[in-house]
Amino acid sequence: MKAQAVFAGAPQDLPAVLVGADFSRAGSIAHSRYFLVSVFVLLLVKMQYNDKEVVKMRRGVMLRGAWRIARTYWFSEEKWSAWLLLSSVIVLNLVLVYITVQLNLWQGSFYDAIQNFNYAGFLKIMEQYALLGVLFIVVKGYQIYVRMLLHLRWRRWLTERYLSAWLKKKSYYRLQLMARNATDNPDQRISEDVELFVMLTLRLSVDFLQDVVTVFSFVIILWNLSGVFYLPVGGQQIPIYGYLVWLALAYAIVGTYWTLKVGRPLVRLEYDQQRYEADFRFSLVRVREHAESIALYGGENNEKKNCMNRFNQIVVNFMKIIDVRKKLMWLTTGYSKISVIFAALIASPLYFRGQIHFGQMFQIIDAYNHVQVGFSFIIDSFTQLAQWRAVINRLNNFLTFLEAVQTEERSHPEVVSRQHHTDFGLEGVNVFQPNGQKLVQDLTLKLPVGQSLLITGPSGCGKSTLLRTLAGIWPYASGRIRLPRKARLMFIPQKAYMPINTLREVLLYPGPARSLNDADLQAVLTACRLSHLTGRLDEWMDWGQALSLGEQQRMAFVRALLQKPDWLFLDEATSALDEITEQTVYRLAVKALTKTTIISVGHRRTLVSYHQNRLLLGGDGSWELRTASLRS
Ligand SMILES: Nc1ncnc2c1ncn2[C@@H]1O[C@H](COP(=O)(O)OP(=O)(O)OP(=O)(O)O)[C@@H](O)[C@H]1O
Repeated sequence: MKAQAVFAGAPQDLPAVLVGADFSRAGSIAHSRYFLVSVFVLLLVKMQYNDKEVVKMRRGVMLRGAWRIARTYWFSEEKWSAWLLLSSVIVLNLVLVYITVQLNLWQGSFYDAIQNFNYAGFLKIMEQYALLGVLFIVVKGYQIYVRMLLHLRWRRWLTERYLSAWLKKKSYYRLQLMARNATDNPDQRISEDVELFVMLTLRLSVDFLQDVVTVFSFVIILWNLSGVFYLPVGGQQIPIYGYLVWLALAYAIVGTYWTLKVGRPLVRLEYDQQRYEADFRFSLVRVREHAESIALYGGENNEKKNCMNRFNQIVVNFMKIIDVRKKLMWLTTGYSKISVIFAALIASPLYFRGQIHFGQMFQIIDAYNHVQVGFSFIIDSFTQLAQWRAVINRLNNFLTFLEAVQTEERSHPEVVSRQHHTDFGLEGVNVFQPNGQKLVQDLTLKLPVGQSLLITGPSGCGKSTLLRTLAGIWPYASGRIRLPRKARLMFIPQKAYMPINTLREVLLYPGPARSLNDADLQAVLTACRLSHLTGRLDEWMDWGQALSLGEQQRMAFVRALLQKPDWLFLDEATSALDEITEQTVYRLAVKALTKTTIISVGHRRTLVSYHQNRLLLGGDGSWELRTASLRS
């Protein structure tokens, strides 16, 4: 009973299993262990290299990219908790593998007790099972908990990092201008891609490690149970060590080869599916965003056609996925069903020769099953590698572009600078379109505090773009703009942003400059002809949808009157108002904001009377500064 002897000396705990405590049977078996490791590693590497779909990005580049995204967290202020959680997950994973191995050993004793009618032994091993079962459940619960905690904390940290980088220095706006094609859907990157990166990184490192350790542990159990198989060849008995392992590996390699061959198209198809789903979602969001215009144009049919075109891409691609999955299902189901028979078949010579017990026979089938399952997890990792690579690519591109726009700003420090002057001055300012076409050439002017300015000119001549340049968000400009250092600036566009919030918060956006009571807010609302809103301060809604454009423009004036900036820039901020209301709000602004210098952009002649200076832009770069007649 050679195999029994082997089993009697078989390792009782995981480390022993892993170091192969019972390999002393054959002098050269220590080498076989290394050989086994090498075969396994070679197999993995080869599978990885063979899959051209998976490995398009060079491995070094991919790993460096992953490290660039990951390292910030692992060396951040949260590093201690992160490493502690990671070590806990790894330890708990190893404990789970250890319990699974013990359960395999338990199976042997269980079937032996049944076969030998050993009731006392049977009851004893039932106790062992209860103990192992409880231990497994408790450890599994904690393992899932700690792993998910690590996942969540890492994701939260990364999301905050990407969100801060995106919102820093107006990058969200400039990114749109400068890298529109390269970084589409930043929302997808910050929500989906960050989540995918964390999930896949943990899957491909921590879980992968667990799968590999599981496969190794059970390969070693199989080796221990194999004993020596003597193959009769030409009247001679050739000894084969660990023959169960070789057969299990051969079976796994054949299965792996076919799974990869049949499943390979899934890599590209799943990747495309994700993209098509995002496109479809985006087209629906656009309908929601532009609901009013589409309704007024009656563009429902066009929108339906557009949305359905995108959805059809999903359908066509999904049909291909179904087809591949069907074939894969046949293959994997057949493969796993046959594996039980196969395991029993290859173990049977040992059993019928009396080399192993009944219980050991089941142990072999169980170990064999674990090797197959472990292998299939490892195979899964290869398809996930492609997804991981795509996510790393997208997140790194996003980071690179964010860094580029932020550095770009630093490379033109002379465009907008805050100085100790009280005046506002422009020296040799040039403003361009993104295609390089000049809108304003060599603009030089000085505006003392309190001297209002109106910028006018034909449509498309660059008035709003000049204002964007003054606000420091337009990157296509050169020259020198001096702004008073401590002055508070406020820019109001034609359609002011109305966050979805209570009316009070909307009025105080982007933050309360001073503490204001309801009476103050109501007084300013009434002065701006919005008395019908005074009782709705705590109402929460999408005010951008609920209010007319004219009402929104008056709301923007309320904001300015409440916040009392030193410099107020108005870009066609009264374009939707009738002349009487325009007069009311401008007069109010001039009267209430005595320390505020107003710079407006507009077409209306009526605006001239509220400004002391007028800048006329020609659209071809030319400009002219005039003094306007002021009306009180
Ligand atoms: N983000 C952008 N990308 C490409 N071109 C732009 C962009 N923003 C502005 N432009 C172009 O720059 C030019 C000036 O635009 P701008 O909005 O400053 O004109 P404007 O004088 O304010 O026009 P209007 O009086 O019609 O509001 C236009 O030809 C416009 O197409």
